[in-house]
Amino acid sequence: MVKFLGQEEAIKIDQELFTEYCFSVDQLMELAGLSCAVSISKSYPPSEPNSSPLICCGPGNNGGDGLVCARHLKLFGYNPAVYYPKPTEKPLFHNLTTQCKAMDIQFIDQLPDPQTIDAKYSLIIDALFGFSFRPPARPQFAEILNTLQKVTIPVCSIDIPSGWDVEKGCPPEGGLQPEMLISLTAPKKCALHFKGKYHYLGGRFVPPKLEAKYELNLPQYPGTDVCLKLD
Ligand SMILES: NC(=O)C1=CN([C@@H]2O[C@H](COP(=O)(O)OP(=O)(O)OC[C@H]3O[C@@H](n4cnc5c(N)ncnc54)[C@H](O)[C@@H]3O)[C@@H](O)[C@H]2O)[C@H](O)CC1
Ligand SMILES: [K+]
Repeated sequence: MVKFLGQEEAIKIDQELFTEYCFSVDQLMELAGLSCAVSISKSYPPSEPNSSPLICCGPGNNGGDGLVCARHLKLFGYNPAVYYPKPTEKPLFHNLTTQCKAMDIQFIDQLPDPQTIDAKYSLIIDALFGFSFRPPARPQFAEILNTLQKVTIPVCSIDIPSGWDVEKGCPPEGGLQPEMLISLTAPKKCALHFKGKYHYLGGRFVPPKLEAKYELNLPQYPGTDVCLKLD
């Protein structure tokens, strides 16, 4: 069975990709975001009427995956919008934002109320927090998570359902219950508590020696696919 990673181990593997293997964040984020867009297109095809996902992006690299995903979804024929309440100053994030805006992806300044979200959008893509998150969410994001918990359209979480403890899962007081989860590199322990319909693995960039060192036991991706549906 594929290994479910603890928080420290996920961070360590990430660091090793950058230090030992000399990947840049841009490279891995592009592959991660592309695999998310492809996974989403398999579960929620763009031909479905009103294919307007709202991508909610957080302040770290999980948010960056969301911006990359938004750009690819636009190329796949969706009409995505982005909510990015705490944009990061770094050039990478500035560039990703510019690319999205240059492709006429709408950025919204305010998160609408749950009823309006349900009426305007077909899917929430949760790119708020990934494996570096430590609960509880600080007030600005606690409010955003609270709104997203009340929507009835499906939620697709990138890497971690935001607000969840990376290892223990949904907080006891309640949290997002995504219909879809896309685990990147390898699933984290919280994914054992995922009860939604679609669990995908993406981020097909792990060098075999690194996979062996951490005994990730990754399933075989079919052919040249960038993502894989887990059982
Ligand atoms: N190796 C890979 O698999 C890759 C994964 N990628 C994606 O990167 C995220 C992890 O990114 P990181 O920047 O380390 O952290 P997060 O996005 O999870 O969030 C950090 C961000 O959040 C703030 N924060 C933390 N806790 C809280 C809190 N309780 N309340 C509010 N804010 C909080 C913190 O201050 C930071 O600003 C991984 O999951 C993947 O999605 C890469 O794209 C490629 C390589
Ligand atoms: K997330």
